[in-house]
Amino acid sequence: MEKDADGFYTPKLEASAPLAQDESKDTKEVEQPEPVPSSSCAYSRNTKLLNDSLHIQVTLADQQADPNSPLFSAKTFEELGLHQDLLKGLYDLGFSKPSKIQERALPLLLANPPQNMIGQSQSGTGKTAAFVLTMLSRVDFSKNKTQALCLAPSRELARQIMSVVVAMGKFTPVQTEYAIKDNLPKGTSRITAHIVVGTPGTMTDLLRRKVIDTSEVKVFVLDEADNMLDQDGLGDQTLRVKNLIPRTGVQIILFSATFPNHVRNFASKFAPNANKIELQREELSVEGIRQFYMDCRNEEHKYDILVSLYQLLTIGQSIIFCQHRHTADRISQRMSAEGHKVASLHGAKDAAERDAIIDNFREGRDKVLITTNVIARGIDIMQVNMVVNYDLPLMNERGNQHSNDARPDVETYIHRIGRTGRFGRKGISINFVHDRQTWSQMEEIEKTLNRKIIRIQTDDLEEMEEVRA
Ligand SMILES: Nc1ncnc2c1ncn2[C@@H]1O[C@H](COP(=O)(O)OP(=O)(O)OP(=O)(O)O)[C@@H](O)[C@H]1O
Repeated sequence: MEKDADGFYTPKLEASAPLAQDESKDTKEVEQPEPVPSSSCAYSRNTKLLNDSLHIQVTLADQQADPNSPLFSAKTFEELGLHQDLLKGLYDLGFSKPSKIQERALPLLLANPPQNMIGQSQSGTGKTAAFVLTMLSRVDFSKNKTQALCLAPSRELARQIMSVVVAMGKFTPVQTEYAIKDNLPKGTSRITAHIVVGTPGTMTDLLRRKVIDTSEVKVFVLDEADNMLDQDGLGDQTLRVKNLIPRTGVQIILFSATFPNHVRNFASKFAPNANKIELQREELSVEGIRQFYMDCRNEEHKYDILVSLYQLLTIGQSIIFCQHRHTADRISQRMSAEGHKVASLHGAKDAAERDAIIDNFREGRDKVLITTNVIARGIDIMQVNMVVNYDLPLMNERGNQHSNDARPDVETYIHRIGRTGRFGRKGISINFVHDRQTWSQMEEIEKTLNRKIIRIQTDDLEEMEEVRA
């Protein structure tokens, strides 16, 4: 079988595959409904997720589908027909009602015959539960065969997704396995777990060596799908995984807070005839995250300002993003030497060390994490109430900050600041700018997102404390 220009094997076959639907699309602008009063503390605290007047554009692959059907938008988890064991898992986690993306996506994800999905919703709005519930609902627990694969861009995110699978599946007999580096015992020759979660390199390796039998795989999820499909990123590896699983009968589910134009077409081809839930670009940044900047004099001044912010950084938890690993190491070493307790995490550390660092931070033992884009996406730690862009994110990871054509990476900016303000909570983000170029990069971010980034004085800690309050 020939691969086409994008590396796909069977576009024609896919058109007649069980998951294929009518080619014609029916696009509906859906005004979000009023919230249903809830007695649950966990949920009523977060009614803003239902309240705000975002327009989510839902595009149905099947024009015959009736958007007025009660299943088109489920107000309760019970309405979705979820198995009792999954409902128990949800309640055990304190989830009493679906969030907006869950109420829109789950009816489409759980419908039969299964249909592909490309789903977009802001950071921290509950996309994980949508695809985890789909995987858990589609697995036949009586078969000891792998039936769902889920890929994420980092081991940290894969581990977090797995913790959601295990928690939501607590009352089911689900068996799970990781496909992440240095995790499987040496010599493992067979994986039969129902759900395998991992990163694309290790997953490819396990599939190629036939450690995972794919014959019964019926769900394939990409979290942070735009990143997973980006040709400058993990696109090739992800495509290799797709080419190693059955070509028909697999429900392909792509989720992210961002889908930049240059990956949208590829995504539509990767998940043909998908139902789509999309946001406008101006709606991407979460209201609850207040965005600030500090005008630093130069690189060295950035460091001084960071140190002077330490008190503030440790009220709650903070993540400091740098463009390069060596910057993260350098500032964490300097701060540690000066008596501040900070941790640093990036992709050059070995697997066990990375796991220990993120676990310490997740459990609140460390309050300040200095890192790179490796954890810009997906990481969900409720106590993070401040994000600092020590360096603004730039288009090319290897991009030289001082080159004249370095463009800001707006998508990564959205994901980075989205590590705070999760599920209706409040958070703040602070960008450090220190010269004309970083200033204009920040301006471009402002313009793209149509959101004002407000200045705070670098020498006024009182003002900072007010901002934080
Ligand atoms: N229905 C719900 N009720 C209560 N809490 C929920 C519900 N859905 C999700 N949450 C909580 O909201 C938080 C954010 O969810 P999640 O990590 O899935 O967001 P996300 O949309 O995937 O974000 P990102 O784009 O940053 O990956 C999690 O802590 C999750 O437990």
